[in-house]
Amino acid sequence: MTDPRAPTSGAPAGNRPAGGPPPVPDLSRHALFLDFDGTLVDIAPRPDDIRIPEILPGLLTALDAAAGGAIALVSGRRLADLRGFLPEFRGVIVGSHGSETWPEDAAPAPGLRQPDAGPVRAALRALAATRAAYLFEEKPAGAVIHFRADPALDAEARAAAEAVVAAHPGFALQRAKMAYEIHPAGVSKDRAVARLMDRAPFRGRVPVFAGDDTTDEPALGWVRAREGISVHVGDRPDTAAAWRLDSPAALRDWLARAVSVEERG
Ligand SMILES: O=P(O)(O)OC[C@H]1O[C@H](O[C@H]2O[C@H](CO)[C@@H](O)[C@H](O)[C@H]2O)[C@H](O)[C@@H](O)[C@@H]1O
Repeated sequence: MTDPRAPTSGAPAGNRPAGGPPPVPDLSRHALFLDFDGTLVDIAPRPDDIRIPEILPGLLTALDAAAGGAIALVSGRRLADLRGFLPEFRGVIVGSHGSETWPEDAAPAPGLRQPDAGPVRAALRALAATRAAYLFEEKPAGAVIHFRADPALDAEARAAAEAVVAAHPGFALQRAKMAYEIHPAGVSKDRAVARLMDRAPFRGRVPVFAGDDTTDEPALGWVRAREGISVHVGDRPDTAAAWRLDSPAALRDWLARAVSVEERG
């Protein structure tokens, strides 16, 4: 029988995800970095509409225990929201694409500037007020304009967000699923993962990153370059990930297999 924890160095060549499932992580030697929306939970019409699958809190707790705490949620969401969705989770949480971390000292980013986001928020809030289909989301260090209710607003939202960033040095534009987000320049998930990998309990482990969105691509590329397990959740053809799973449900099943392999020893 094939070892379900096959070595990760056999990542498929090229820049396309493989058709097959990724190797199951060995929780005694891998470190897990997991995106949230579209990866652990299904995408919903609005940010507040998501549903936490019943299995998820217990699964994350089991992964945390088996991986010796080497597990982090790495999300664009506000830290406070993530803690509210998953109050039992005891691993590290990176929120707002790396602007916020819990515990606070888990991945310090010395020198990272967080300029006053007030004017940026005001500009995106004003844009949101122009159409009922827009949804404004405030972040501690920035803001998001959502247009999922009317995808035809993509070009308009993008042009407006680009103009806001051009007028406010120190900020960067991030495309997300049916949304544009403005956050401090220098913030990204790959940097957050790299900082965590320098510290216990992550240091010395092989990184695993799973994500679905453009915001996850730099971290997927970072992990792939280090011969970790990089998993795209969904059907993007242009991902940097080496492996692919179809859906958050498939990702949760894959993670559950890692726990059961660990339990069987
Ligand atoms: O990094 P993630 O955990 O994937 O978070 C990315 C953004 O997720 C949220 O927006 C996305 O999910 C919503 C709920 O499914 C959906 O309605 C929206 O269209 C998506 O863009 C969240 O609201 C953002 O703040 C996150 O940055």
